[in-house]
Amino acid sequence: MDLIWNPPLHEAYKILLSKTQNSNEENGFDELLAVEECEVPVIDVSRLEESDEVRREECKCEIFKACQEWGLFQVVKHGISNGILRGLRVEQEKIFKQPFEKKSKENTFFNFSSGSYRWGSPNATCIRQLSWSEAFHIPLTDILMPSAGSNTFSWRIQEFGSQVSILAQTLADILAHKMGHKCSFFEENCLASTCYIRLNRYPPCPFPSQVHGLMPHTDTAFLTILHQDQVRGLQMVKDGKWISVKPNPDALFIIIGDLFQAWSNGVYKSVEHRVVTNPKLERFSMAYFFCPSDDTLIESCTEPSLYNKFSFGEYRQQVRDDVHNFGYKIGLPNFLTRTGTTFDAPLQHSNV
Ligand SMILES: C=C1C[C@]23C[C@@]1(O)CC[C@H]2[C@@]12CC[C@H](O)[C@@](C)(C(=O)O1)[C@H]2[C@@H]3C(=O)O
Ligand SMILES: O=C(O)CCC(=O)C(=O)O
Ligand SMILES: [Fe+2]
Repeated sequence: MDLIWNPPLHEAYKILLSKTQNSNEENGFDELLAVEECEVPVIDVSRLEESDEVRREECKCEIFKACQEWGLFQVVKHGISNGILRGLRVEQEKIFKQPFEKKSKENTFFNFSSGSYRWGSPNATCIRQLSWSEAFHIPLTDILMPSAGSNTFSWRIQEFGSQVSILAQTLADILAHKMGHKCSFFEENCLASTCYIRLNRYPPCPFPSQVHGLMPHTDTAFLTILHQDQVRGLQMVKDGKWISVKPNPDALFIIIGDLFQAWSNGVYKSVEHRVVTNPKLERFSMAYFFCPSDDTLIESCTEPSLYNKFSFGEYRQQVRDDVHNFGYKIGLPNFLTRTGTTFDAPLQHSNV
């Protein structure tokens, strides 16, 4: 029996799950859990504040290298206090543990815009496209508006948002400089009002080897700053193989997204990742997506370009259309130029 706060995932996935169990078609899915664990690069970003230029440069080089070779790494001594992270985590749990009926009712929950509360994969066509999770995907404008009210949750999320946005700007500027660009692009285009915070909850799942917590995807933004609790679940593709990312609640995980891969002309890797479920434990994570405004034009900073230019709005619309039509996001491969199509580097993996 589902608890009243859980979304009706069993009910929604009944048909797809029974098809699979009867046909035995997806038994090879055990590979979801039998994945080697690995510690992704750990970068101490407090060095960026030091007066010693050599130490600052050493840190920047590590960031540059991690974005090219991994696309996912962790930063420690990031300056965001445990109090802020723990405080938001407590509020996060409280809002998820409201009745499902209340969470899914439009426009009543903290005045979030419609569509902020999401659960499962409404457009899934096969078991691999299922996600055993629920999320609040919140435009920061919803939180910054006076109508957001002054409750502990809004207050905590504002605190988190304002601190991580400084880290996001700093990292983005370093990555731009490393590509030879001393520009104010990020400062001008990625504003507090254009970014998003996503709160994720993964309820325990009775079929952990069959169903994803969050299906394989790349993030859309320039970069994501992720905080996850101590429960394992995040996995990423490294050298063509899935590996499990060791959790570290003291760290923030940085994930390079599609916009940085396009902007850097394939130098920075928008890494494919997924979340697997746990049969007993629930898991929480929170992500800050560093995004520009919808009219911002994304073009490669070097030639010949692997990708056609696009506005962020166009890109997001394409993602929405693909998810609606196919059940999964295609992402950057939709925007490859002729040069990009013949480019022999590992580009995006398909979700299915
Ligand atoms: C069904 C999907 C929605 C999503 C793209 C995906 O194929 C799988 C993950 C989802 C996600 C998670 C991170 C970001 O919030 C997001 C915008 C993204 O790039 O991948 C969403 C996509 C979405 O909500 O449209
Ligand atoms: O929960 C996690 O660890 C990852 C979440 C994620 O990939 C996302 O929200 O885009
Ligand atoms: Fe993600």
